[in-house]
Amino acid sequence: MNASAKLSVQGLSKFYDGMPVLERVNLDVAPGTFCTIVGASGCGKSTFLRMLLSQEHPTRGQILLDGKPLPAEPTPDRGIVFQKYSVFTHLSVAENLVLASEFEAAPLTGKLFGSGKRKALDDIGELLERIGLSAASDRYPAQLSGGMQQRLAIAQALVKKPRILLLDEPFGALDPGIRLDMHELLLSLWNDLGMTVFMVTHDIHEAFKLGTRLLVFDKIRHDPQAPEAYGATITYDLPLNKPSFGDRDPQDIAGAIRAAGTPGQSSPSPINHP
Ligand SMILES: Nc1ncnc2c1ncn2[C@@H]1O[C@H](COP(=O)(O)OP(=O)(O)OP(=O)(O)O)[C@@H](O)[C@H]1O
Repeated sequence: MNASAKLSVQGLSKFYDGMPVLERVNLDVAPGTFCTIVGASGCGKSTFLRMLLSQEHPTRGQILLDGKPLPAEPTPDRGIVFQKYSVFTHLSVAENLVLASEFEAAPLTGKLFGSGKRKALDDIGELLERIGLSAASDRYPAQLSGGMQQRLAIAQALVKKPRILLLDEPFGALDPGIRLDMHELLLSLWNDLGMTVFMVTHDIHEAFKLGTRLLVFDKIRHDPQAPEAYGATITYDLPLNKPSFGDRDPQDIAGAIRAAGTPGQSSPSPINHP
């Protein structure tokens, strides 16, 4: 099992062109937590994930990984999966998965040969088996179904055994039946590998089903005359494995979140803001 990571977000704000997208985000996440993230379109959920990956950087505040500032660049201990299949179309399934090892071993050419290549292919055998793509290892992405392509994308994110897995609406483009299979796969990978997961979704049922902690992003302050004046923050932070939530219908809780309008006024337990 990988050692998963403790993450601490402190006073984080992100501005684009002087306009706030996220404001004063504070969060402590214990190792191995599965955080699901929901919120209105455009409220900064993907931006938040990109900052956890170090693809973007906070305008203010900081992110600590195991007590140390997050590295300034993406590192192999953080893997990401996007909604659109982010696999290389000119490479086979197996080649997509050995690519990371190739660039690590041969940064200039990105190619391994002979015994080095054979070892890299051996190394990905178990992962291919795990995601159910062993029989398709020589196929190219265009020859795979959408679900298979997304399984490949997940495997690609896992190949370097990350301690943090970032998922940006990973199942948004898949049919409902395929989504259920993907839920099972993701939960079993999370159980086995013990990663800390952050997953953005627009599907509240998915958020409740998969997460051990639900984070709702929204704006606390609204100015109808200047809708861009304020950024979003975490307005609800719900533990999902508490018995008090376990017997409640996700739809009820989702309704309560929507009905709250101004977060902090009604159940379920809003977080306290300074
Ligand atoms: N690189 C960028 N430059 C300027 N503005 C950006 C950039 N990236 C994102 N934004 C803006 O930041 C805001 C938040 O975008 P983001 O994609 O994080 O939202 P989101 O909550 O993930 O949205 P959705 O649910 O629709 O995917 C949007 O207004 C977007 O236009």
